[in-house]
Amino acid sequence: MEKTDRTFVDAWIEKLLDRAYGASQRQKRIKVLVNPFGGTGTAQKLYTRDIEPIFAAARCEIDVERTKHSGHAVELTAEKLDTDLFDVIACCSGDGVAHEVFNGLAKKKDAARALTKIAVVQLPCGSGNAMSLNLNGTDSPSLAALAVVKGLRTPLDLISITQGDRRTLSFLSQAVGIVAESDLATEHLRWMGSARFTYGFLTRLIGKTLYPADIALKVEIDTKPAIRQAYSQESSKPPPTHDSRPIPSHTAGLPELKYGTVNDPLPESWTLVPHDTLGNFYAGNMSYMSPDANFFPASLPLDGCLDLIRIDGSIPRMTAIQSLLAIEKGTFFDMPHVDYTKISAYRIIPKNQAHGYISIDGERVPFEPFQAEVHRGLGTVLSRSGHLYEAKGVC
Ligand SMILES: Nc1ncnc2c1ncn2[C@@H]1O[C@H](COP(=O)(O)OP(=O)(O)OP(=O)(O)O)[C@@H](O)[C@H]1O
Repeated sequence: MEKTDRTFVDAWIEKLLDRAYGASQRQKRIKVLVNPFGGTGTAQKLYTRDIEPIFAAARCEIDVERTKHSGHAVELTAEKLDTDLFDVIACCSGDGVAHEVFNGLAKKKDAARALTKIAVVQLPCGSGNAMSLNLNGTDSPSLAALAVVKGLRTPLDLISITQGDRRTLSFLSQAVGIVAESDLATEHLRWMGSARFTYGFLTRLIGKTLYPADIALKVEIDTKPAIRQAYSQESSKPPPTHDSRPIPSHTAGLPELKYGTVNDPLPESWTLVPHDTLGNFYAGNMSYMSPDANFFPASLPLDGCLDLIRIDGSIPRMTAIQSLLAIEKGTFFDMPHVDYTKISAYRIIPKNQAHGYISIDGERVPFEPFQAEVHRGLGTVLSRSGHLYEAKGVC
């Protein structure tokens, strides 16, 4: 080939790649964690058949490891992972392994640096794939792989949860009451597939189950019109062209807790309010919790807030059932009995119940009081838009 032809071809290829990738990093270095027991146990097959060829075609550098037991992804990322060698950790799993990876990175001495440098992504191979639905816009493994190849670095708020003497990070949701119970107490009905959650939810709605608790909130936006406005403002911005956060130093660990832990006296400006007839307490950091459930349509990756839904458990059964249907129809946010606020911290103390269910990112934790505090942009993910979730918002 003549030199001038070569120059022409190179320029054409560069232009094509530029159009394909835009601001996204090319040839990402990806540590892949496969949970062979995620979902129906097909993660390895899905990875080999649907994901790996796409990474290979995009000339990504790939290093694959299987998780061997529960908690293994925490160990792998906390102890062994060199954060200078990778750009992305991709979890071929459900949301559980992603939760472990955030918590593994959080255990590192340079946690703040690790959580900023490394983008955590999900390749949907589990039974709960909310992270991929929100950031890749799909629960198809191959489409998610393509979204990761072309994904933009996106800062993500993470939440410290203190319970007992433990501090963990949550990236997705916290539920006390009906949502937690409908998911965690129906494990024996796994044969029903995704209908088990609906079944669990309906039986408790019909039984008018109550989950009394005392709750203190640090409210940031407390009316639906103001929440709608905040969402509109962010969604009308042009997508960011790059991640402008500085990389924290090698000595920067997790941020201090502004409001202390659940064992400290309640911050002075907070008030514990009894919720004696509470039906649902659900705090979300992403929009979709499952393919048909856009529970938190106003949530944003980087607003320093959790979206909190509270619903009184003593409302008429018909209204409660209508709210379940409204989630799918996208009319849930505007229902008058759905209390929707944006908060940056809270404490919840369940009461008058010997046993119960609390879910953090879909995993069961002890039925004890806990406190939560949002850290703005502490974590990093990849997304298609760079600043929004893939959900119909509340504009
Ligand atoms: N090799 C393994 N053996 C047993 N458990 C594992 C293994 N690897 C990972 N795990 C655990 O499996 C749990 C669930 O994983 P994941 O979220 O990937 O799948 P899932 O199918 O969506 O989950 P769930 O079973 O909660 O619905 C994680 O908490 C993780 O600790």
